[in-house]
Amino acid sequence: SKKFEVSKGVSVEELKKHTTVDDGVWVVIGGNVYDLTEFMNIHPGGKAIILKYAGRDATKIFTPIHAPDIIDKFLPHDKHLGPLIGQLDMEDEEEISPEEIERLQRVENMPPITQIFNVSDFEYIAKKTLAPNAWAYYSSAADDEVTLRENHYAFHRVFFNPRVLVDVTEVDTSTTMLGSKTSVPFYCSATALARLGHEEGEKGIARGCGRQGVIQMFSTLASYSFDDITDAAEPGQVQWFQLYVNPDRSISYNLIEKCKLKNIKGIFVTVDAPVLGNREKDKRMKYIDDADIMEAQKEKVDRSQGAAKALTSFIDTSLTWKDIGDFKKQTNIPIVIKGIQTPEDVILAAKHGVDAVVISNHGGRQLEFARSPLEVLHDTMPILKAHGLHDKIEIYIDGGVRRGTDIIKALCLGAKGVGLGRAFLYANSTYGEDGVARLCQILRAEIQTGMRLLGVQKISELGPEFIDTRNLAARTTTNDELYNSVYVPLAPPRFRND
Ligand SMILES: Cc1cc2c(cc1C)[n+](S(=O)(=O)[O-])c1c(=O)[nH]c(=O)nc-1n2C[C@H](O)[C@H](O)[C@H](O)COP(=O)(O)O
Repeated sequence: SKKFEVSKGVSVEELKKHTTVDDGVWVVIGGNVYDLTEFMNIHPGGKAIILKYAGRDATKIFTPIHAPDIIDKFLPHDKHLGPLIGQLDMEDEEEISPEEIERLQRVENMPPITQIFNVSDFEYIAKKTLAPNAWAYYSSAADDEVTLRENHYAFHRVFFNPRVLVDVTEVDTSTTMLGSKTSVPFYCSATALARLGHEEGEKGIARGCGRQGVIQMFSTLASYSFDDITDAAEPGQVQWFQLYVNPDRSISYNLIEKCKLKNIKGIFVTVDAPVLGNREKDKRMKYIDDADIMEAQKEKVDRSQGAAKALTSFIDTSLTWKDIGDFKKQTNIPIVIKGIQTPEDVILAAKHGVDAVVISNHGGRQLEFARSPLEVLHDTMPILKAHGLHDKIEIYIDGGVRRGTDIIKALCLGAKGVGLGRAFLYANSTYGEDGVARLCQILRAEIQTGMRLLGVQKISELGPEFIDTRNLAARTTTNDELYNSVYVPLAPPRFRND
């Protein structure tokens, strides 16, 4: 086969000739020149950002967002044009805007971590210090974000029936999840692009979770490679892998083989995102400069298809229950379906011999007006019992969890464990692995206090008798000022002279 010879390199003046679709779009990343003319049509981040850096060095914007091996994995080798010969002059460096200077000053003056008492504190600081594109990507959810808020408010419609005169000197928050012992009944759920918020990304989350004995699930779309993230874990630390099934099944089967090699203790197949949800805060951020740049390139900004179409280059929209059986044949690692949203599909999962499900709506980022996982869990358990399947399958939920008492409520309703997504991103983005460790400490302490005041010594004692769910489906809810104070409503379109 033709051996691809890396060229001697590309001169600066040759590079400068390739800044449009017609002449070819060449970009410098990490000192090497790449021809992205074709790739930019399927780039999940849209075309404009690539065009913006045509003929320039994109290393600074590229590095926080992409796993180091992503170019080798996804860009055909004939588009690797070799090293840049010579220096690009400084004028190419983006001047820093006044907003960016203000943001960096806030980063400088962040409160000490000892001032962080709850998840909303992390969220508040993240909102003030994250780069706008990172905040938009992490905080956004689908359409009007009703499901995002509902996920959280559902917990506020469930109250406790505490028992007293129980000896609660000792409380034990440990449990097992997918057969792995864990010191707490919660885990870090898979989220993409953690490096957008902190240079150490998913590696920092792995280290922070490791320090606290908390299980980390990491995403197919993580910003570091599979090996980087598993190597960042301590020996014996439990990690789970979240699989987006690729239209090219061999890619997914190879990832399952990697899970075996790296002693992964759970494979979570995400099924609620066959296409991308409509995340307008994120889109508005991505497309702010799209319009300007694409106009300059006289190209229509294809808002509707760009990211969704590109994302399906990673995700198979044709996935069905039959495929789940195929994955189960390939490995003994527990297979979990993440993104189940009705009791009927929980029953189907149990009948397909799946080890566990996560009742989840992707943190409200996918189908708007999907019900809160807490409500679906409440409806599911009696049906599962009626089918005699409740001890055949473990049920997890995630979405909107901000307190240890939220976790206790889910356990009372029969959940085996509870996942958090944004909380870990905000903790990692603000204080790195120390933030992640602090988050785990805070939630653990809140669970211990909750159990003591509920009159419970062990996780296994929690049951529906400890909670009042009469108001759960009412969907009128208490107002959570702390949550509201951090919540950022959808921004209207910006006038050019705003
Ligand atoms: C916040 C967030 C969530 C993502 C996430 C990225 C972000 C920024 N991403 S996403 O790029 O596809 O949207 C993933 C992902 O890679 N895979 C996945 O299974 N879930 C993904 N989720 C969903 C996550 O695993 C939980 O289901 C969700 O975050 C739980 O809600 P809370 O954020 O309220 O805890």
